[in-house]
Amino acid sequence: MPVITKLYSWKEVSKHKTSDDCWIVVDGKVYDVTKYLDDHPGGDDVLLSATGKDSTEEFEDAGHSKSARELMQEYFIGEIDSSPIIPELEIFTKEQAFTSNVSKYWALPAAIIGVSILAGILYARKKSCLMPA
Ligand code: HEM
Repeated sequence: MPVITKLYSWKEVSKHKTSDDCWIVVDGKVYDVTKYLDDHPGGDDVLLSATGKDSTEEFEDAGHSKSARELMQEYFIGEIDSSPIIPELEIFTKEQAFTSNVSKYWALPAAIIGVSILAGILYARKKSCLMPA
C-alpha cells in the first residue's frame, strides 16, 4: 500500500526552531522533536541548534544506537520537498505572443537604423560646416 507523506519546504521547516516548537531534518525526513527536547540524552540544546538545516551529519556523528533510530520514528512528521521550483508559466493570448515577438525581433534593428540615421545627419552637418561657402 502506498504511504502518503507530507512534504515540507525548507522555508516551512525553518519556522519551527524554538523550545515550544522544534523540528529537525535528518536524511531528508522531518521530525517534530518538541516533546522530546527534555528527554533527549544528548541534551535539548543539541536539538535546538540542529533546527532549520540538514542535521544528518551531526546525527550520524553522535553515533545513535538502533533503539535511538527506532524511537525517532515516533517524531516523524514528513519529508523535505526536494522537487525543483517550476517558475509560473506565462500565459499569452495569440495577440500578446505576436506583439511580444514583434518587439523582440524589431527592437534591435530599429535601434541600429535609428543610430545610423542620427550619425548620418551629424556627419552631413559637420561636412556642410567645413565646406567653404
Ligand atoms: C528524533 C531525533 C533524535 C532522537 C530520537 C535521538 C535519540 C538519542 C538517544 C536515544 C541518545 C542516547 C544514545 C543512543 O541510544 O544512541 C542520543 C544521544 C545523542 N544525540 Fe540524539 N536523537 C535525535 C536527534 C539528534 C540530533 C539531530 C542530534 C545532533 C544534531 C543528536 C545528537 C545527540 C548527541 C550528541 C547525543 C549524545 C551522544 C553521547 O553522549 O555519546 N541527536 N540521542
